[in-house]
Amino acid sequence: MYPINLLLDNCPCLIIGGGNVAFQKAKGLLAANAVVTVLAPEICPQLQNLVQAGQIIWQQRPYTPGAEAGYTLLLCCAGDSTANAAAAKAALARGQLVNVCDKPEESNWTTPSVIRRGPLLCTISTNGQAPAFSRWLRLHWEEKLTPAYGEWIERLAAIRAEAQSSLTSSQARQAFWRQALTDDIMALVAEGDQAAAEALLRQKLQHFCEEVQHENH
Ligand SMILES: C[C@@]1(CC(=O)O)C2=NC(=C\c3[nH]c(c(CCC(=O)O)c3CC(=O)O)Cc3[nH]c(c(CC(=O)O)c3CCC(=O)O)/C=C3\N/C(=C\2)[C@@H](CCC(=O)O)[C@]3(C)CC(=O)O)/[C@H]1CCC(=O)O
Ligand SMILES: NC(=O)c1ccc[n+]([C@@H]2O[C@H](COP(=O)([O-])OP(=O)(O)OC[C@H]3O[C@@H](n4cnc5c(N)ncnc54)[C@H](O)[C@@H]3O)[C@@H](O)[C@H]2O)c1
Repeated sequence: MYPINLLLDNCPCLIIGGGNVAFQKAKGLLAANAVVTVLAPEICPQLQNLVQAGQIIWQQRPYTPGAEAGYTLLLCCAGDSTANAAAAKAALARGQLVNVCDKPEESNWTTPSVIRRGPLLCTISTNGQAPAFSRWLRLHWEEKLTPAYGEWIERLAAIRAEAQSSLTSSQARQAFWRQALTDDIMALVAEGDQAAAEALLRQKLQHFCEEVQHENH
């Protein structure tokens, strides 16, 4: 396995099958801003709600060869394993990204457990061997990863942009961040005082820049 973060904004993605497994996969793809089409003769009530809300497209028919053409990514979760296998084989031959929900060996990617906090994305996988443990680890880490991290990342990105203009070498920027982002700052974030954490970090940046300037003279 090799982890990558796919940027699927506006990419056409096809889910074959319309049961509960398909619904879980549709939610994950919508969270990544993909354009989701479900291909199945029947779909579950939760998917019907998404169709009515205009969030997904439904092609009301069984899989036929060629239906996979034009999609960036394919998820095969039909109740019919022959249809799943045929779609996967055809899509792999076209070089598409393919997952068969109960056949990792027929896929070129698998679905991890996911935790999102704004731009933060944490994923857990067991190479298909123990999904129940992926779920347990997700629940375990969800408690530790406070929702505040989403906003904190936005604040860090702004300070990072400032550090990029005030510290000219990448070595200096790396040295700054490695000594600046410390447990005391993260404790303030955990306590809910992001403003104090940000102020402390800015103070450290200012001192660091002064030291660098001093060394250069
Ligand atoms: C992470 C998660 C995300 C998601 O589903 O989106 C996910 N499975 C989850 C839960 C879960 N799945 C199953 C159980 C019952 C316990 C058990 O049977 O073991 C539980 C636990 C529960 O639900 O409590 C049954 C199951 N799962 C697979 C098979 C087929 C097989 O193993 O062959 C069967 C047997 C079906 C049957 O018996 O009919 C296969 C896969 N499941 C994967 C992902 C991929 C590998 C992930 C990894 O590497 O860990 C892969 C390969 C599919 C893929 O790549 O899409 C989600 C946790 C979400 C969360 O965080 O809460
Ligand atoms: N990955 C996992 O975590 C996991 C967990 C449980 C089950 N599964 C497997 O995933 C599959 C789907 O599970 P489910 O609970 O969503 O099933 P389900 O029975 O609720 O839904 C099956 C769906 O497939 C559609 N379908 C049937 N034949 C089709 C065809 N030829 N073309 C297109 N669509 C077709 C049906 O209309 C229905 O919408 C099953 O094979 C199941 O064994 C995987």
